[in-house]
Amino acid sequence: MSCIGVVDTTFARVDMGSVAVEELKNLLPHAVVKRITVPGIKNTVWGALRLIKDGCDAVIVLGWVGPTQVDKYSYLATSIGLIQLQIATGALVLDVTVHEEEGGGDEKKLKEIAIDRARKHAWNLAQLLTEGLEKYAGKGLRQGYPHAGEIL
Ligand SMILES: Cc1nc2c(=O)[nH]c(=O)nc-2n(C[C@H](O)[C@H](O)[C@H](O)CO)c1C
Repeated sequence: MSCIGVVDTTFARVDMGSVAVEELKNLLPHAVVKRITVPGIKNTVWGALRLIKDGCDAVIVLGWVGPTQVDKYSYLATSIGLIQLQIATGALVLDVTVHEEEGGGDEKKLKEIAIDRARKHAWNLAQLLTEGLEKYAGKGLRQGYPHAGEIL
């Protein structure tokens, strides 16, 4: 039975971890889903490594990136860490982020973006681990927003 990891943060302003866990359990009812919540984005590399060492083949990391320059640098450092983690372990790490300014100041819209992104990337992860995504190639799929669609 495969193990899928979910890492999220207390820094996030929307509980994306619960959305991803629920979606993964629905899509992959036979998989074990393990979750670790860490304080902030830079701690997610440790969380993902722990889940991989604990037997997970793939991990979805749900990060919330604040609006300031130091937040963006924190994300860049994290993202490089998550790429290195994939190279070092061979496990798939899906690096999913919501940037606080995406809502344009509208918190309701920001929450909708975060929930949609977490749910659709959980679907991406489930699909990657089962049938693959080949039949969706070039379809303009978007996470957090409506799909853009293929240009015909
Ligand atoms: C500046 C900063 N920005 C973010 C952010 O945008 N998103 C986030 O999730 N966490 C942030 N943090 C917290 C760090 O990632 C980390 O939790 C602390 O530095 C403790 O190691 C920090 C310190």
